[in-house]
This record gives sequence, C-alpha cells and structure tokens, in this order.
Amino acid sequence: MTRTTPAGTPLGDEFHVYDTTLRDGAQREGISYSVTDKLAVARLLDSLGVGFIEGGWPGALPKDTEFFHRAAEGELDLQHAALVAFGSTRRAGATVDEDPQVRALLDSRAPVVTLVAKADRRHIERALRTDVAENCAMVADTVRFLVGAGRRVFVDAEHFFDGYAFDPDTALRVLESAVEAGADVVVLCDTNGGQLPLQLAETVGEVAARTGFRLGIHCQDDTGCAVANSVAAVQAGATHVQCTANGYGERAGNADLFAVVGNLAAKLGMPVLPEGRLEELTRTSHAIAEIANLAPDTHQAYVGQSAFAHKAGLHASAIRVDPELYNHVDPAVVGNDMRVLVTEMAGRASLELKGAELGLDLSSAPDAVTGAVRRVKELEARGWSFEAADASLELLLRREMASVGGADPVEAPFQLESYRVVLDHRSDGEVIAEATVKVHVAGERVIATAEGNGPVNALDAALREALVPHLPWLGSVELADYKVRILTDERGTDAVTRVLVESRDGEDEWTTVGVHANIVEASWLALCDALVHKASREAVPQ
Ligand SMILES: CC(=O)SCCNC(=O)CCNC(=O)[C@H](O)C(C)(C)COP(=O)(O)OP(=O)(O)OC[C@H]1O[C@@H](n2cnc3c(N)ncnc32)[C@H](O)[C@@H]1OP(=O)(O)O
Ligand SMILES: CC(=O)C(=O)O
Repeated sequence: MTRTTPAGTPLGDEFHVYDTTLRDGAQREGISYSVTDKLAVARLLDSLGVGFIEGGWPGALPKDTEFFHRAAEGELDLQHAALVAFGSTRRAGATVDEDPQVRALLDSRAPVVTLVAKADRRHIERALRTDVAENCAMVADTVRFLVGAGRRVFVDAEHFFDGYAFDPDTALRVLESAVEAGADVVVLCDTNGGQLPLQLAETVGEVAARTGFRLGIHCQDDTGCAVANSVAAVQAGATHVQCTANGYGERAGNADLFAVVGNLAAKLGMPVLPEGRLEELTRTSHAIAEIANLAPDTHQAYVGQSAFAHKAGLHASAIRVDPELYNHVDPAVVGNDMRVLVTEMAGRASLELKGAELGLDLSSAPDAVTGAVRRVKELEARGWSFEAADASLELLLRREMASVGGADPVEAPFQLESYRVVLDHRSDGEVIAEATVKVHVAGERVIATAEGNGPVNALDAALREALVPHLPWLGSVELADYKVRILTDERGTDAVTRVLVESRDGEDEWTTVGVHANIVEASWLALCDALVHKASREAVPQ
C-alpha cells in the first residue's frame, strides 16, 4: 500500500525526513563533535529511521573528510538512511572539474550531495561578487557534474525567502538552473530564520504552483518559528523537510527533528518514520544530547522530561478523569511519560495521582489526602519543594495515611540524640570537616565520628559509621548528588536553605529535600529522609 500525506502525496522516498544534525547542528555555539561522536549520532538517526543524514562538509573540515572516509570504509552500516555530503557550488569564474571543494564531495563517496547555492540577488552580487547568469551557471555546472558522476543531488537555495521577496525572477532562475541540470529537490531555505508561518507557507505554495518542482524546506529558528514554518511548508506542498536533533543549529538553531516528526506523524497522520520508530523519539533525543555534551532541554516539545508533566491542581483533576483531557497526544506514542508534579499548586487529585505513581492507593483515604494537600502547601510556603523530591513526598503521604489509620506508621530505623559538626582550617590551608553523631539504633546508644571534605560529607560519613554495623543494608546507599539553594524573602533577610539530596543504592535512585535556616540542619533533614526512605523499602520489599 502506498503511504500518502493527507493531501495525497505519496510518502516513502517521496517524502524525505532529512537530518542535518551533523552539519547545521554542528554550527551551534558550544558543539564540537569528534568523528567518533558523529558516527554515533549517525547510527542513532539511522536507527530512528530518518531518510537522509547530512554528515558534514568534506573538504572544508578535516573532521568531516575523515567522517566520510570512515563511513565509507565500513564504520557506518546504515540500514535506512542515505548519507549526504554537503558543500557549495563551484567558485565563480572557475571550472567545476578543477574545483577542489567539488572534488572533495565526490571523494567522500557519499551517494547523495547537497549543494548550497545563493538564491538572493543581493547575496549573488555583494557576497559572491558575481552576476545572476554566472551564479546560475555555477549551480548548473556543479549539479550536472555530480549527477554525471552518479550522485543524487539536492540544492539548498540559501536565503530563498528574502531573495524571492526582493527579486522573484532571480530566485526562480536559481531553482530552474538546479532542476534542469538534474537536481532532485530544490530546498527553500529560510537562512536567517526571519520568516513567519503564514507568509512562508504562501511563498511555498506559490513557488510550487509556478514551478511544479519538488520542493524541500530548511528553516532556522530566529523567530522561534522553525518547527511551525517547516510544518506549514509541508502543508503547502514541500515534500522534503530538513531538521536537526533537538533543534541544534547556527544561532538560535534549526527546526527540531523531534517536534517536526512528532507533528507530521501525530497531528497530520503522515507516517514519516518506519513502523514502530516514533516511540524512539524521546530516547534518541536524549542520547544525542548526551553525545553533544548538552543537557537535554527538559521543556522540549514531545521529548522533554516536562513535556507531559502536569503541575496545576485543576489539570490533575481533569487528568484523573481522563489523561487525554490535558495531554495533546498519548506520551507513549513518542516514548515519553506523563508525570504529575506535587507542589503548592496541587489539589486533591494531584496527590491521588502522585500517590498512585508512587504505589500508594489514596482513594479510600480522603482525610489523608486533605491533610497531605494542606501540609504540602504549608511546607512549600516555607521553602520546601516536593516537585523533584519524590521520596520525601512519599514519606509525607505515608505519614498522613498513618495519621488517619490508613497505613502503618513510618518508622525511622534510628533516633538522633545529637550531632555536632566542626570545621578545622589547618595551617597548610586545608579545610577539614569533622562530625560526631550520637544515635540510638537497634537498642544501643552509638557514638561515631568521621571526617569529610565538607560538613555534609562528614555528617553523612559519621551517620553511616554509626548505623551500618547495625543496619547493613544501609551500606549500599550512597549520596549521588547534592544541591543547595538559598531562598530569601523580599526583604533579603531571614534566608532559608533548601537542600536536595539524591541517593542511590545500585538499584534505585531517589531524591529527598530538607529546609532550614541552617544549611547543615537542612542537609541533615534531607539525609534522614533518604535513609528512612531506604528503610521503608527494606521493610516492604518491592
Ligand atoms: C547557510 C549555511 O549555513 S551554509 C554552511 C556554512 N558552513 C560553513 O561555512 C562551515 C564550513 N566552512 C569552511 O570551512 C570555510 O568557510 C570554507 C572552507 C567553506 C571556505 O573557506 P575560505 O575559502 O577560506 O573562504 P571564506 O570562508 O572566507 O569565504 C567563503 C567563500 O566561498 C564563497 N561562497 C559562498 N557561498 C558560495 C556558494 N554558494 N557557491 C560558491 N561559492 C560560495 C564566498 O564568496 C567566499 O569566496 P571568496 O573566498 O572568493 O571571498
Ligand atoms: C543551507 C542552510 O543551512 C541555510 O540556508 O540555512
């Protein structure tokens, strides 16, 4: 069965998802891929199922030359995508077969070449310092030469939209030169990213009607409209869409592959990825961010950690009835998850949904839910934050359930008698923290002292020293991360400290929170919650 767009255009090779993460994406400030990184990104994109992977500009960047060499020598076994080499047309006044840049495109052994060509007369005259006739000859000569050498050729018409508005005849002549010489697709580029969706779609529709050419779209994100522009262009007739993973790209970036594909597939019903690959969007996005050494954007459409995280109580209340009432698509479709956040904005429904997420059935404990809502709001007003501290929230919920007789009380596995922390600034400049804890555990009074590189580290070490001989299962718990935030009120006085402690034990990770005017006490509260959480897991094996 032929797959089609809603407008009836056949898909498959007839619709191209063209990825330029490794070329335009690498033009983002802060990204510098190694060749091995590029190979890894290409494998991820291939496994996602994009049709074309633009690997870079061989001949211009030594790393890109090496990337194509290693790919051709067998390090890149693409199952789905075709590899594309990017480069420019021959230089003005030169001959194509003597142009070293064009030769490098052939030497890359990539089966597809995308050429960038000027489509705005002002650029032709001022940047290239040539005329329209020579520019068109540069395009035609280079396309014909590469097609003659057995390559499939696409042409990126740079600054097309500005060029078309300024001098439509020149912009169209550039497209004609490319197509008449054998280019398969002419890609209309919003190079400075200045377009808005309605005007852009109108131009795409007009050019499609005037030329009948197969059109592609390449949108930069300088107006924040790259995804909208790309989707609008497809709706107006473009059948080749260029984008980059996570929207990486020059300046403000490019159209985000994951949002573009999510929109085309989930909103317009275009199966632009192979069967079963859409649910790989989230995993692929995060894996590529990892390779790019950039923190994933938690608020990214479709694939961000917060893309389906609901905070407002009213939203949760409707979601409890039916998640579709507030999710624009089922998160599982793109491999993401829905989450309910519990904060001062929570209502009863938020707590119930969160409880279910944590494995606590609160449906038959309405008083506990009411108590928990009140307690969360009170604590958050004093600086606590449960949004990222599920383990502390779970303890709070269990305590509220216990207080109304709906669950066993949460028992701490030890009781504190006292702790003391001192800082020792030594004559050699070293600062050592020393902590002593006195606790009651397993019927004994235990005193332990330990050193650490800071007060929290020393306190944590002393507590372990006291507890582990009696509670060996605590030995596997380690402090994975520690975040401190100083919260001041409007007057800048009465500052309190919020500490988030992330713990892990080899199987699970959990986060707890503590708030106090004193940073050590705030840390102690978060540490205690972390250990009590672990104890609750030991008592009720999961
Ligand atoms: C819109 C885009 O993002 S396109 C992708 C842009 N990417 C990059 O530029 C990254 C890789 N670039 C490079 O490594 C270098 O710029 C190179 C190797 C391509 C060229 O380097 P250089 O020869 O030192 O030239 P330089 O970068 O200063 O200027 C570019 C030259 O290409 C010419 N040029 C620009 N666009 C085109 C084009 N479409 N067709 C032919 N020539 C072009 C310019 O007129 C200029 O020529 P000049 O040297 O005679 O003035
Ligand atoms: C080709 C390209 O990257 C652009 O025109 O923006």
